[in-house]
Amino acid sequence: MADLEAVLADVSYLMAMERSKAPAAKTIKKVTLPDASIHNVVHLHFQQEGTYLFEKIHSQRMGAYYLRKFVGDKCNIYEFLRAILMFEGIAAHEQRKKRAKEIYDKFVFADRLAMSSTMPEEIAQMLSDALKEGEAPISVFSAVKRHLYQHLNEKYMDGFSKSQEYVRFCQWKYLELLTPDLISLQDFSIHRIIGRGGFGEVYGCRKDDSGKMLAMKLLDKKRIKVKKGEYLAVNERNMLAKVDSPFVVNLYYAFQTPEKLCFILDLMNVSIRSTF
Ligand SMILES: Nc1ncnc2c1ncn2[C@@H]1O[C@H](COP(=O)(O)OP(=O)(O)OP(=O)(O)O)[C@@H](O)[C@H]1O
Repeated sequence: MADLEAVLADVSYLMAMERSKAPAAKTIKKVTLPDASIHNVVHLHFQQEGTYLFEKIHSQRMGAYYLRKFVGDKCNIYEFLRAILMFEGIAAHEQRKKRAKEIYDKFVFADRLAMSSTMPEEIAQMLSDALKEGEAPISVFSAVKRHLYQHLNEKYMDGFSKSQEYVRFCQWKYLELLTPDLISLQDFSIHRIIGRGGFGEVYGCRKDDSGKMLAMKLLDKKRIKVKKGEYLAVNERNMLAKVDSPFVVNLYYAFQTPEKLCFILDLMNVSIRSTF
């Protein structure tokens, strides 16, 4: 009986894979953005919440995207901040030590030598002392980061509030505020299990509106709690959201149910997975 169920699951999975290739299945649901004037309402909302700050907007994926577009690639302070944010995602201690030193040399040391640093000397000195001790905890750049955020706030947030990038960000934000559960399990047909990990299972699934086959990784909240894996789970989500590489699966959605954390990822086939 169990064999029969496994065969049926395989057949339905293969049929779904086939259907997803058919052009008819690719009827993508269109999202209609609200009128651009809505940005006044969203801006008021941020002001009332006290969240119209570089740090708060940048911590949202869309916010980071539009702020980056607005600031451009030539701002050294922003480049410094981004290097720190990437550094904070490095789990291996030795690798963090090496990267912290590189960041210090590139963004702090040269400016200090040339006496052209805008960073208060006590913050730069604290950082230099911490790195000399050979320690590079994730928090080693905390004070620097606060200083950079303040600087970026003063330099850009006024201009950003009047930009096209901000208008577009507010249109997306409005949609998000209006429909907090923009995506849920109901949007997918779940097929067979394709793998098991430490905190849960990975399924092949099909997004109903587009017909695209994807992988659904479901992490069990109870198992995460028992194994004290909260940090790992959040880190995995944040890292996957940041990484943009042909060698790492894309994270399309991350949401939760009362029992599960759910990641929707590129579906890798076995031959590709075993190549790396
Ligand atoms: N995107 C994917 N496409 C296809 N199969 C996948 C995908 N992600 C994971 N799998 C399969 O599921 C198995 C478990 O994956 P998972 O990422 O959960 O492993 P893990 O990192 O060991 O687990 P955990 O993150 O829960 O500790 C993998 O070995 C692989 O066979």
